[in-house]
Amino acid sequence: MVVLAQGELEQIALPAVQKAAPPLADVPEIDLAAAGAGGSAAGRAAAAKAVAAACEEHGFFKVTGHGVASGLLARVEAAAADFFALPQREKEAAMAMAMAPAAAAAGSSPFGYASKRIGSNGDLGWVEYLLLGVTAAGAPLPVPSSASLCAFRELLDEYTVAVRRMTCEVLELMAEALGMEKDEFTRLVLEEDSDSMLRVNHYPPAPRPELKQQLQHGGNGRVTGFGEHTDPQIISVLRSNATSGLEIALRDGTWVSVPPDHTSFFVNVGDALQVLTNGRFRSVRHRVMVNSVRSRVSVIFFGGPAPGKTLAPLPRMVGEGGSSRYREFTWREYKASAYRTKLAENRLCHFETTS
Ligand SMILES: O=C(O)CCC(=O)C(=O)O
Ligand SMILES: [Fe+2]
Repeated sequence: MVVLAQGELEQIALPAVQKAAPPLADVPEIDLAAAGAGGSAAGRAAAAKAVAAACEEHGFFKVTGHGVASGLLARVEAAAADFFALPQREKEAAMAMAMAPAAAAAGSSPFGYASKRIGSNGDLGWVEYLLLGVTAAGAPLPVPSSASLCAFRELLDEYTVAVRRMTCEVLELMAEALGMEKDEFTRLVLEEDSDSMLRVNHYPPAPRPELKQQLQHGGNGRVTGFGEHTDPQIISVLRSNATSGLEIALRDGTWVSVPPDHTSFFVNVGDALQVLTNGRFRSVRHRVMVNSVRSRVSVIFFGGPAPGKTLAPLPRMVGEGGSSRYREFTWREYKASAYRTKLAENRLCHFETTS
């Protein structure tokens, strides 16, 4: 259960001026089946073009025809709900499931179970979550202690392998659309020490007495589950249950809500991909607002490069005589910088070239 202490509600309530976001009417949709081996060359070219257009306009799109079994999605959703229904103490014990022992002892790992606190810079949300590191083979690390957690981890392993495969298909389409080698992006995510992760989020229904209290104090009854941010990695691939909540910011800063679709995946372009494409693909600003009636469960695979990987706009994206919008940096450097800032900050501005 997420329980708020005094004063915390003010921090996660949206200012009254922020009205409910209208739904995004035309979420770009990519049918991976039509783009895959079974489809035609024309179908693939059209899908690649549509992916590039969506990445340029929104940095966001929906994937259908993804090939991940619906039974697996349903099992993960049910197991996540079971996990979050456990007593608080047992969920906290799941730390052992997610953290390397040395990091756990030092209290320095971002991995594990957390409630309300997102990162270590004071960001709060009406959410509890499990954040797991993922190996190149696809498995969340390391081995948990109890039998039921072990089964949950094994299921998440299976899910990660399937979603990672699909993520690579999407990354190949992106590379093709930009006229690059097919594996330009996938090789970053598939490297032995790729810094990929899996996050399982649970947003319980917004607490009615608190909402009422907030409305009495001039609020608009809207509570933040996960505050606005861009994802730092290359790509994020999200699947949620049928509860709404996800919102994205359009180019002009307007917030729109994304109608939920539990049969599909949603893809976010991350900061690292914005850099690699020299800003052509847009890292999408997004957030989750809490539904007051139904709980939302989402699972997100984040595909990231290896810590020592040097990132900079790819030469093809800069072009002859063109200028690079970002300086060169390592993924380790970027993460260290991003983790020092609040969620909502523009983390990429520290890496922009000044010219
Ligand atoms: O839970 C969601 O639907 C999205 C959460 C999110 O943006 C994140 O975990 O980075
Ligand atoms: Fe995110």
